[in-house]
Amino acid sequence: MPAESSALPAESRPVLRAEGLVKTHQGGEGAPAHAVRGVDLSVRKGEFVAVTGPSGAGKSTLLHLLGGLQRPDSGSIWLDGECADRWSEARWAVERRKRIGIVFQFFNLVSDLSVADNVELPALLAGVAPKRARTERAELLGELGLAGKERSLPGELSGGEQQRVALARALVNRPPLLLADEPVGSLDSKGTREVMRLLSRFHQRGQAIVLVTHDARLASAADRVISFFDGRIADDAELDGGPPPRLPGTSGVLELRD
Ligand SMILES: Nc1ncnc2c1ncn2[C@@H]1O[C@H](COP(=O)(O)OP(=O)(O)OP(=O)(O)O)[C@@H](O)[C@H]1O
Repeated sequence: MPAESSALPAESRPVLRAEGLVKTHQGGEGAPAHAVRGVDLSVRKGEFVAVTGPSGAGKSTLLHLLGGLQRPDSGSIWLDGECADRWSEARWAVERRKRIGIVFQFFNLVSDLSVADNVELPALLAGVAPKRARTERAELLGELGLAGKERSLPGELSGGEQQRVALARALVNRPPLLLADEPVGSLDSKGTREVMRLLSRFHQRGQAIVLVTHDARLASAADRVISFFDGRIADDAELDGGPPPRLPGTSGVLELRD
């Protein structure tokens, strides 16, 4: 069993720690893809980390490993000091509901469930009483500007609205960590700004976020930017809270900070 970090006091324990993560995809006919080639990473409570890099660099694979959606070939993951190496799929599913919210590029909402049911589902699966799940859902949808859309089906909403529902679903159990894989990749610029503002707002309230994006401009909303290249961390830089970078070819900036 790898060394425990739970010996640290709870307040200084990272919300997520990974050590020596390696993952090779055995593609059908092609050569194996060495997607993640040895990654050490620690995310502090409340920290907003962006992971950027070119297509195929291994960003999504890394996020899937961190959320237990794929298993590493080697390496270890700790959530709040607890080693996940020996967790079964079922245990990962239970722990994800409590500890990790996940949003993807294409929302992954259940198309024949209403907005309200989509958001309440993870709370009910986590054993939250129906009344409390309804209250949490109502609060989050109100906060995300979706009050009045409870009875709608996902297909009746805009892309930005669907992504906000996906965010509400990811956050309904108030997990300490949100993993977001290109959450604005399919949105127009208005939807992108909406979702990024919400991420910034949740971050300001203490939510740790790991945001995968190939867009360096979006990464400027984070505290820290990891550049991922060829399955490895090529650079890991704290941002100092300065202004976000200018959009190339314009005089303006993309204003993601509230
Ligand atoms: N399920 C899979 N089976 C086989 N190969 C895979 C699988 N998933 C990813 N790969 C390969 O692993 C490598 C890393 O892919 P990954 O999706 O993690 O990169 P990425 O940085 O997220 O790319 P993008 O920005 O295009 O989404 C690529 O070579 C990809 O083709």
